[in-house]
Amino acid sequence: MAACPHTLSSRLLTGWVGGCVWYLERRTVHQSPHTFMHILRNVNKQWITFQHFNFLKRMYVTQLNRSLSQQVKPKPEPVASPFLENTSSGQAREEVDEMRSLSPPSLLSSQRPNTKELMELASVPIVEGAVDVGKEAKEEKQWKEMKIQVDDLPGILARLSKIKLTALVVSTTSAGFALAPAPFDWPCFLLTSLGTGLASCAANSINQFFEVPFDSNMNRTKNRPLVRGQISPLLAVSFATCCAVPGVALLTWGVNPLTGALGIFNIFLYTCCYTPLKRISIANTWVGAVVGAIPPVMGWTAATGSLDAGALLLGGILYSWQFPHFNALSWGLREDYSRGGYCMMSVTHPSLCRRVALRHCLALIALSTAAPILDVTTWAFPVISLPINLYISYLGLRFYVDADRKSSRRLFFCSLWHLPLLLLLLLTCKRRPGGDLQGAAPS
Ligand code: HEM
Ligand SMILES: CC(C)=CCC/C(C)=C/CC/C(C)=C/COP(=O)(O)OP(=O)(O)O
Repeated sequence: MAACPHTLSSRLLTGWVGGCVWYLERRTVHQSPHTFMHILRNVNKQWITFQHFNFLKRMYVTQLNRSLSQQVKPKPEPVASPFLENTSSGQAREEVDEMRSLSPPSLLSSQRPNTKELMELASVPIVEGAVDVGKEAKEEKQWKEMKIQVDDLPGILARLSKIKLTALVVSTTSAGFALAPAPFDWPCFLLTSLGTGLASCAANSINQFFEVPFDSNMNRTKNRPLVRGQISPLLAVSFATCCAVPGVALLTWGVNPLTGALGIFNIFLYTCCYTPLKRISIANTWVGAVVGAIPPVMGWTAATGSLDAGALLLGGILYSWQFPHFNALSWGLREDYSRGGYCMMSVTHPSLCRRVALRHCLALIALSTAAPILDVTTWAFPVISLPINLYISYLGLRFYVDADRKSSRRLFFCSLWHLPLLLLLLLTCKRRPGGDLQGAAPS
């Protein structure tokens, strides 16, 4: 029966190794018989077969990798991305290549054993298990899976869910619930907040699952759990499913079907519309602003069961707030976003980016003034909210005029406290159900 190519090649390789040993023996025979006898005695004791040589090579690589990973203490920031791992394995590959060049010196053509001798050597039976390989060494040969430390899992899942963003999203939902003209129902409030938070965690996890190849190219996102391989895609998607299903179920059956429908629609809008659109058109920011505007509307519908003018006003405030928030942020990330291959206004339409941010800062003043007109708040609200709305508009103007890193960062960080404060003022000036004023100036 013809030998399979694998057997043939391993026999030839064995023959080649045997040939080298043969060459060494011949050379030492002529040079120093005593040394030769010593080597011969040793060589006989540990006849190095092809397997042993190969096993030693693998052991060496494993040891090398282990020593490499032991030497490199992962820093919290920045941590090697898979590409760096490839480089280190590339280094390992270099070492192996070098190690391969340490194999017995190449034979001079004149002394190379002739084919007959190689075939004779090839016929030497390969002794399986010539070396006693301990259990531990056997395990060394297996590739090691990246094991998640259970204590790290909460932090990893928090980063996967963009927990700070989710926290502010849930606070806008709570504000919508509290602002709605309906009696405050605590169980319903808690179910709405929990359901929205779970839906947001699911949406952000799926968003990161889709964006791994692009996030790995951006400094801001290259240390995310999926990019760093801290968590498997399967676990990330399973986590997203375990958040989405109970989240939407809580909103639909624990609160009302309208709120549940808004929740699942928002997950779809964020993961299947906004996320792919980021790489296609600058319109992604307008779609993303709708995604961010829906959570407070969900809070309102959870409390009232209906979608009315007040809900749309609140959604409008969140919609406008996101333009200074994101356009300012993205200004400082233009190189990063272009490296990631995203279509962002700050990269392709810089003047539009600044203009839209300023326009929506001013829109916040208009929307705040509309609140008492739509009976959402008292007339105290547009007055007491004017200072913070004027301040964010001033920063928006600075960003429009200066168009530099400093003005963009000031506007972004202002947006992070402006929204919670504006929501607080909305609550303090809420108009009570039945029309009587709460927090109104004394008549
Ligand atoms: C068009 C919509 C939005 C876009 C494009 C956007 C984009 C971003 C980006 C890129 C960051 C930086 C995250 C990072 O450092 O990796 C960020 C931070 C943040 N965003 Fe937004 N965002 C939007 C809407 C919202 C909404 C609706 C909220 C909450 C209501 C929000 C809350 C936050 C918070 C709290 C941070 C700071 C916390 C953090 O650094 O993760 N954002 N946003
Ligand atoms: C109920 C429910 C589903 C709520 C979802 C609310 C939510 C996740 C809003 C985020 C809005 C948004 C566009 C964020 C930026 O994402 P990005 O992908 O541009 O951010 P990145 O670049 O940091 O990944």
